[in-house]
Parts: sequence; C-alpha cells; structure tokens
Amino acid sequence: MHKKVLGILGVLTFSLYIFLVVTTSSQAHNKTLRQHRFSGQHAAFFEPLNTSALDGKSSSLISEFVRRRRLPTCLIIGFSKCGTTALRGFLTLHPHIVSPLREIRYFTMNFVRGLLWYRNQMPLSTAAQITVEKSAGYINTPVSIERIHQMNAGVKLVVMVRDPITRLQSEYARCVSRNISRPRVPSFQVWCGGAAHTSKVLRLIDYATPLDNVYRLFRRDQVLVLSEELLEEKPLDVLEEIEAFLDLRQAFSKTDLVYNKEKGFFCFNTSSTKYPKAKASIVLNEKTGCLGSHKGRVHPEIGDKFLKELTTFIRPFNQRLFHLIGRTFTWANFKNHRVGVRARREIVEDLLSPVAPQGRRQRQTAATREERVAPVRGGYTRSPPGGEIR
Ligand SMILES: Nc1ncnc2c1ncn2[C@@H]1O[C@H](COP(=O)(O)OS(=O)(=O)O)[C@@H](OP(=O)(O)O)[C@H]1O
Repeated sequence: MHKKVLGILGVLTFSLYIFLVVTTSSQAHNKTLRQHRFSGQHAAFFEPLNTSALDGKSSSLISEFVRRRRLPTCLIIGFSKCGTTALRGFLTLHPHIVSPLREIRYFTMNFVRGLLWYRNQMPLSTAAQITVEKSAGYINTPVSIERIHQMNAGVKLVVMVRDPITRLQSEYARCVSRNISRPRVPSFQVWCGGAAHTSKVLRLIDYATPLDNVYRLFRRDQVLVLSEELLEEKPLDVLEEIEAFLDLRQAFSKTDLVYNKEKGFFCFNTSSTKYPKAKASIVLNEKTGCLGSHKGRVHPEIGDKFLKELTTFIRPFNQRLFHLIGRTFTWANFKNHRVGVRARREIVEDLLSPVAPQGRRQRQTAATREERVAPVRGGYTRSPPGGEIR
C-alpha cells in the first residue's frame, strides 16, 4: 500500500515537471517573438536575435518531441513562375519536411504583423522536422532578403530559375488568364513592351542581380539554385539534391510521383503512403493529384524575329547568372519556346521511354548527378564559379 502511494506521488511529480518545462520553454519562446515583433515594426532598429529560440530549438530534451509551430529554417525565395509551387508541394512528401499551405509573404507584404504572426502561420512540427516556406516574390525585394537574414543568418535558401524566355511566356499566360474577360489581349510582343530591352522583359529575365543581393548576405553553401526544367523532367533528381542540401535522410521515392499525360507534368501519386501528408500542405486536384489549371497554361507563340531579338538580348544575362552560380543550364534549345502542353508532353515522354534501372538509388554527389543528366531542355553541366561559359 505504502509502495503504491509512493508510486502515485512519483508519477504526479514527474507530470508536474514535464508541465513546468513545457510551459516555461514556450513562454520564453513567445517572449522572444514578441520582442522581435516590436523590432519587426521598426526594422531599422533591429537587435541581434537569439536564433536558437527563433528556430524553435531548446535545450530541453522533452521539447524535442513537442509538436509546435516553428519558424522556417528553409525558404524557397523565388523566382515566380519557375516551378516553386510544385517544388514546395513535392518536398512535403518527405516525413521530415512541413510547409504552410500557401505563400505567407511575410518578408514582403506582411512584415508589420510581426514574427509571432509569421510563426503562427506555420504548421505544427517536431524539432526533427524542417519547416519550409515559399514565397516566390522574396528574391525580388532586397529588403526582404535583409529581413530574412535578420531573422536567421543560418537559414537555407532555395532559388528556382527557368529559361528566361519560357518565364516571359509563363508570365504572359498568367496575365492573359487574369484579363480573360477583356475583348482584346495584346500579343506577346506588345505585352513585352514591343522590344527585347524593355523594363518588363528586363525584370523577368535578369536572375543574376537579385541573386547577387542574396550572395551579399548569405554564404554560397546556404543557397541552392535549381532549374524548373529539371524539376519538370526529372523531379526525383531535384528532390534528392534538396535532401542532400538540407542534410535529410533519403526518403523520396519514384513511386511518390506519377507522370500525368493529360496535364503534361509529374503529379502526386495518390496511392503513395506519403500522399495524405502532402495533400494537407498543397491544393491539388483530388482525382489526379496534380496542381490546378493555373499551372501548365498554354504558352504564346513568339514570332521568329522577336524570338531572335530576345535570344540575343538575353544571352549575356544568362552568362552572368552561370558565372555567378558556377553552374550552367542548357537553355539554348529555343525551338521549345513555342511549346504548349502537347509539345512538353512529348519532350517528357521521350525522356521517360528508356526504362530506369530498378531498385533504390544511391545518394549521389552533385557532380555524378550532373554527369547523368542528359543535355536536353533543362539539362545542365557544371562550370567552375567565374569559369568559362560553354
Ligand atoms: N509538376 C508540375 N506541375 C505543375 N507545374 C509545374 C510542375 N513542374 C514545373 N511546373 C511549372 O511551374 C510553373 C509555375 O511556377 P510557380 O509555381 O513558381 O508559379 S508562381 O509564381 O507561384 O505563380 C508552371 O508554369 P506554366 O507552365 O507557365 O503555368 C509549370 O510549368
């Protein structure tokens, strides 16, 4: 009887201990965030912050297992129309990655709401999980890059780029779909401003200038630049590269994604055991597991003369980008700029036709991975930083 009472007392004391540890650590955490909210409203007076508290890390062993909302430690910061939504969605298939359903745009539009608000937009996670947020406009706003750095100087950044001409077409297709009720939509060339060198074109094709801003504040090993074309054609390669970048164990599998002929893209395999987790993090077509009709719009045709003009104008911008990142994407196959969904489907189907060897892939180094990538649209080769551009 005496032993039983002692046992109950022991359990009660232990429960009280757990309760105290959890509440004090979360109160301290909220206090840091409230302080940060104040400085967030007065960005010029930022104080250095306790990043371990911001990351949701705590010395307490118990808090490692507590599910709570944590600030992101990886951000997909751009570029718009470069496959950022598909990438973010695919990443949530990983058991150690969580991500909010939509773009939060905290560092651009919602900064005045404060860091506590930002953290509250995040899904629940354990300390073993990485929270990834994507807002494709961050990279184009220098102040948002500074704010990200102030939040966490050790954050990892993923940047998606795309053949600039396809990006122009993609932006045009978005504008057309928004203005669908208007009687006349300007032609692609008129929409571009009539000439290759207009400010609209410049803003969309120059990846190097915004990336330069990022490299001014962040170390190179914190920034991963990937191409939309590779995500479209070989998504597993891209996902494995991000796993390595984030030091995560290998969890993506080729059975997680299926190529959808109608859509012309890889979509989520709705029968995969990982699908229910991903489904909670991204808006998908229930039946197909694909992104909605706002992804994969038909691109406009470009007249030969204007295409030539664009190509010549864009080339030095691409070269500057490749120099900066030390990696080359083969964006020279301009015949594909005329593609709509049908032509893209043919390209990917061509790539899919040789049957891949069965079995689990070995984790590959970036170098061996790149050797394996065929130099088709979106394939790429590595060149030394600042080295010769082929
Ligand atoms: N798997 C898969 N499914 C659907 N879409 C895919 C996929 N992979 C890449 N893409 C390409 O992503 C393009 C849209 O890019 P973003 O998501 O970055 O656009 S946005 O800025 O968030 O609006 C979108 O551009 P458009 O084709 O011009 O619509 C797609 O080509």
